[in-house]
Amino acid sequence: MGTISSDKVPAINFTKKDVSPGTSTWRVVRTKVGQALEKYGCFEAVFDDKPQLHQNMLGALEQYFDLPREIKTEYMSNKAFDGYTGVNPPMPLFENVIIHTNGLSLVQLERFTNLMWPEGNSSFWVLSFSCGIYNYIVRLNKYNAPRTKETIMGVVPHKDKSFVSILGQNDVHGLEIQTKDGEWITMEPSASSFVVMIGEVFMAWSNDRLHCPLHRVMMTGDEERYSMALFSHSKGIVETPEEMVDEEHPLLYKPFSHSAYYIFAQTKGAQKFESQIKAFCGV
Ligand SMILES: O=C(O)CCC(=O)C(=O)O
Ligand SMILES: [Fe+2]
Repeated sequence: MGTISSDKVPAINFTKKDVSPGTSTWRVVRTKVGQALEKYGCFEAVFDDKPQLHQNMLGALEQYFDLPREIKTEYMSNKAFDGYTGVNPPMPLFENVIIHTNGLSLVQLERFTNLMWPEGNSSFWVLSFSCGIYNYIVRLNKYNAPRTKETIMGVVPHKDKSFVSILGQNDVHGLEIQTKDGEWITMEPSASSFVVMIGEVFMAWSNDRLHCPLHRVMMTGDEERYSMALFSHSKGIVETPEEMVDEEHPLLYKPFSHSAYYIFAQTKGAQKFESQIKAFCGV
């Protein structure tokens, strides 16, 4: 299963009010973010002033997963990575729903909320708005407690197909990221933090200057884990800027469409490649 490292992913504080662009605090934070993304491909964004946001988010997650199965299955899809997936054999603890919001409308999210709660659910709706859902795919995850002494794989190792992923979770840890040396670091974010992680598309945009970490969820103990992921997806063509290319860093990726890559990555043929993004648009 790989060695566990005692290394820690940086925790960067965004609580200060003056993190607006151009200020000295912003420059310090920007440097820390850049270094963390180059080395680990992720960091813990600390917001000491956002406990209520977290509380609302977790409340909405629990409300959703507590719905009867027959209600949750109303939002199923025949496409991969879309809708409610129920529990599947390779990941017996894991249950999740994926909601795609397309471009300028919140129609899908509204459809989802109305289907799950025909009488309305303002806390779910407000939560989604406060996350700025416009160009995002939202995934709500529940991991049942293994209730055994062993550690059980909650989610298999994978790299996100997003530009950036933002993850919020309850206080049951389990997310692990792989370092460039192949060791696993357990993320232990505080109750009001979010984990910000690079997806393969941002890595390609940066000409591999930013690391895209392989990550997984490992579950132990008697408590359920809830998490919510917000994946940003670029609507247009992704093209590495000239500034990222020089003699030491020759161009690695051709311009590509993020949505076409997302579709490619779900095909059976794509699964056989070690790096799907390189197979899709590598130079
Ligand atoms: O539950 C987590 O923290 C990880 C979820 C995840 O990796 C994903 O939804 O892509
Ligand atoms: Fe992920």
